[in-house]
Amino acid sequence: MNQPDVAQFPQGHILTVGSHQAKIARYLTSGGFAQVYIVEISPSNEYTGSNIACLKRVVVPDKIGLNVLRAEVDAMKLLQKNKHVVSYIDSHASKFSLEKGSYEVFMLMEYCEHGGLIDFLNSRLRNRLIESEILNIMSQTCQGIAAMHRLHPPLIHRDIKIENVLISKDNVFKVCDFGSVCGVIRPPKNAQELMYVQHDIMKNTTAQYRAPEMLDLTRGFPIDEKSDIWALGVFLYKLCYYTTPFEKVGESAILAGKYQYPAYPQYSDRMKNLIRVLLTQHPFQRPNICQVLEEVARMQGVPCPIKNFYLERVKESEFLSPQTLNFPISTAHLSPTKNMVTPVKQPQIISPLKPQLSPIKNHVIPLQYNQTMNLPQKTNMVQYQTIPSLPSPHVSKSFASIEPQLQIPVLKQEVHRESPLKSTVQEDSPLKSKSTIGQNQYRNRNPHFNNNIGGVAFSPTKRASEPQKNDVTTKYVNAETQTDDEPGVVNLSRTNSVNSIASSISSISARYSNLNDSNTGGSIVRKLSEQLKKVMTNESTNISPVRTNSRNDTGSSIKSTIDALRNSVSGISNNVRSFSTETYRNASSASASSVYKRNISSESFIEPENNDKGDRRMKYRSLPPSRINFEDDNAYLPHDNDTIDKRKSGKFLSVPENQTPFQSPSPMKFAVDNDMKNSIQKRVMDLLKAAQKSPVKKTASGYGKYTTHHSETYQPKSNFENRSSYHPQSNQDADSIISKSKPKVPLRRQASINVASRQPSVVVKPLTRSASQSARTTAKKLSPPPIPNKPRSLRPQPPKKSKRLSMMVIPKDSNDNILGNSSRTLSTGSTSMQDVNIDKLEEDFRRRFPSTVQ
Ligand SMILES: Nc1ncnc2c1ncn2[C@@H]1O[C@H](COP(=O)(O)OP(=O)(O)OP(=O)(O)O)[C@@H](O)[C@H]1O
Repeated sequence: MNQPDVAQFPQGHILTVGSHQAKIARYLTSGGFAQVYIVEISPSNEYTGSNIACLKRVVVPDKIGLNVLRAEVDAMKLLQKNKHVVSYIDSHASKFSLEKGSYEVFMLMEYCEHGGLIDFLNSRLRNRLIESEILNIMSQTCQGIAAMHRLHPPLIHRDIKIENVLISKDNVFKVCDFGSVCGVIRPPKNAQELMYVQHDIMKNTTAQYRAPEMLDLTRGFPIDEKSDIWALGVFLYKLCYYTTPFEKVGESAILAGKYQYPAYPQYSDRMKNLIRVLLTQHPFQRPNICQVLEEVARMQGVPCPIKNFYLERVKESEFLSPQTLNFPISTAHLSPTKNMVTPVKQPQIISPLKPQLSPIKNHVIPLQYNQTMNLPQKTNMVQYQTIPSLPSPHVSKSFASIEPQLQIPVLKQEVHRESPLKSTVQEDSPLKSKSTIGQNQYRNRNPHFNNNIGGVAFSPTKRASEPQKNDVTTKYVNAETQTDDEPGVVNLSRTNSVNSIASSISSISARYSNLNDSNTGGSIVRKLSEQLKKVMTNESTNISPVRTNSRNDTGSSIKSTIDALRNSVSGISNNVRSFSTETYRNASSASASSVYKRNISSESFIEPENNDKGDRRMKYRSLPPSRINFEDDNAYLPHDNDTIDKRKSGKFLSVPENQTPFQSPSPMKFAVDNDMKNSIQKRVMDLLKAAQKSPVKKTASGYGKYTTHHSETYQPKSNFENRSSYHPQSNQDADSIISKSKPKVPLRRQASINVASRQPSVVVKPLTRSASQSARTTAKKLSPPPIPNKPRSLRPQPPKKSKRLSMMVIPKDSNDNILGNSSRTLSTGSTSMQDVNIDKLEEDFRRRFPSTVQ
């Protein structure tokens, strides 16, 4: 045993484990960390009714180790009632008398009389499993995993392998060993997080079963349910071929998705295809556990043993909260089952605490935005929730008495590991017991959450030996229940981080505020999160690599927040990472619905059937945060019920006539409005406003004359009231002033005429080449007949070369006035509003309107 050398209990020894008396019947075996005994218990196991149980005895050197085991116990408790999980009976921990500072932990669980799956496989070396046997094992194992994934938040097993499935007396296959369980781990955001997560993965997972996103953390994918799905692919492969697909080449083969099917034994294409789909490189393209079970059931020709809980959640969410379904959706895969989310309640904003100063409670796992890691962003990013670390109300009763506070987990693997099963494997056996598979089992837990759902359906259309990299192009959708998830395209950038954090905080609280610890994974994950948070924030050494917002840090927080908002408004970003519509949408609302939207939409941005993901991402990446291309078919879906119905029926909806697709969040408006106060822009706007108040009578003769038509409707109470020098060219003057401030792309004439002619009001947005193009087109469509050019003498002077404010005016169908429209944003692609040469503009303005400028 990889522990302090502890003598075995003699037969007949009686001990108390929680509320049970356990009498040692016999010593069974030793795992990497535990002595395992068969015991008689009293009272009997309330689930199985049996008085025979398995006792696991582990000695841990310190409280850290104790906490690790506590998490394992808590995970087992949560899964206690599932038939395909080894059921937990009781536990107990006490100080270990033989070694100071160490603890002795006892775990009572259901005894699996028929031993391990690996033993079963080894008993069938010559007579390999047939397909129906494999499907049966696969189905039962998946049911055990489904019990974890269905928790809310889900638990990730992280160490699914042949060795961790046991067989009960009545031949039920059961998942065991919850020592590696964690919540969803979001992609690391800086080097320190990366190192930590990497280390944690090495400790808690088995090399041959590691998913690509575990090996290459810079891919930007979370470690979540889909990582378990990958492991199930390896598991299934091994059930078939008694070896793992990447056994020979190792990591590089995993990362390249390269493997082959042995010629013997022969399995159906459908079986191979199932393996192939599970081993899809892109985690979002992998099926979820419900889909795997559905496919296995179909292959077995039996009804699916579980309900598709992902699907149920979607239905529930749609029923409860149709208004929140404002998410982008791909036209190609419209189906009510497509995007699945967990229903959430209205979020409560959790105040993040400063790690060094605050005890660990009510705060989030570090979400660092001011210290961006220089990691290559190879893939699109998803926005992940951070981790709520709340006090756990469900500490194991026996454990609770010892040490309620979780600590940094100990690395159990520091000791050599010996497989008790090694001897059971025949020499020529291709099977290896756990110690020979290269696993690196430490004990640690990572608490992150995510709600990745959906996946793929199955079709034996592609040989699994083909490289898997392009699997994104082959996606199989089951008409009945298959979901079809896609990676989100939310990239976090520095400038967006404030919003991201806000929405993350909201999403955490939203997601977990309604959790009942007794029936969710919340308790265990919270504990795990505390551990991870402690490690990641380096609390023990008071060198926090992570900056979290804190009440104690309001000054700088507010400043940086405002800076970030400003930057967002102006489109400035030092970070090349993209910012998608989705992030923006979320950032704008910071509400439960935003969380909901994000959860759904993050699944729907990328179309699995085609390869244009990169292009689409690039498109989003090229957009500054304050401007989103709503012409994109997928970028907008209205809220109303009608919309939902249409979505269900497969129709894509464009932006409805009276709805602004998306507007800048109010904080941005606030920042801009403040900046605008007393600025020359404000005055220019006033000019325009006044001009607009004077309805222009457009006659055929009036067009293009720029002569006297304003005078007919001149309003003395306008800003121009006392202006003796006022003349009907005011609009032009205003144009010219504006155009001086945006010399590179002057305000489109058509647009300005629309303003003057009271076309539907407009919003002002930063202009880029493509945007200007589209604005031009739109303006052309909406504008009255073309206007002849102004006489040269009346045209504004060509602007001097300098980078100044550039604007475009696009029609907006609400009744907002261009001047009164509070949602208007003025920004540039390269500089903020403060950069406009106000003095120069003012001087120019004075020169033109001496009577109006004091
Ligand atoms: N409930 C059980 N019923 C029957 N046998 C069991 C049971 N639990 C464990 N065993 C046996 O004991 C062995 C070691 O158990 P387990 O894997 O839980 O210990 P461990 O030290 O945590 O191992 P690991 O190295 O996988 O972490 C298992 O491989 C299995 O053969």
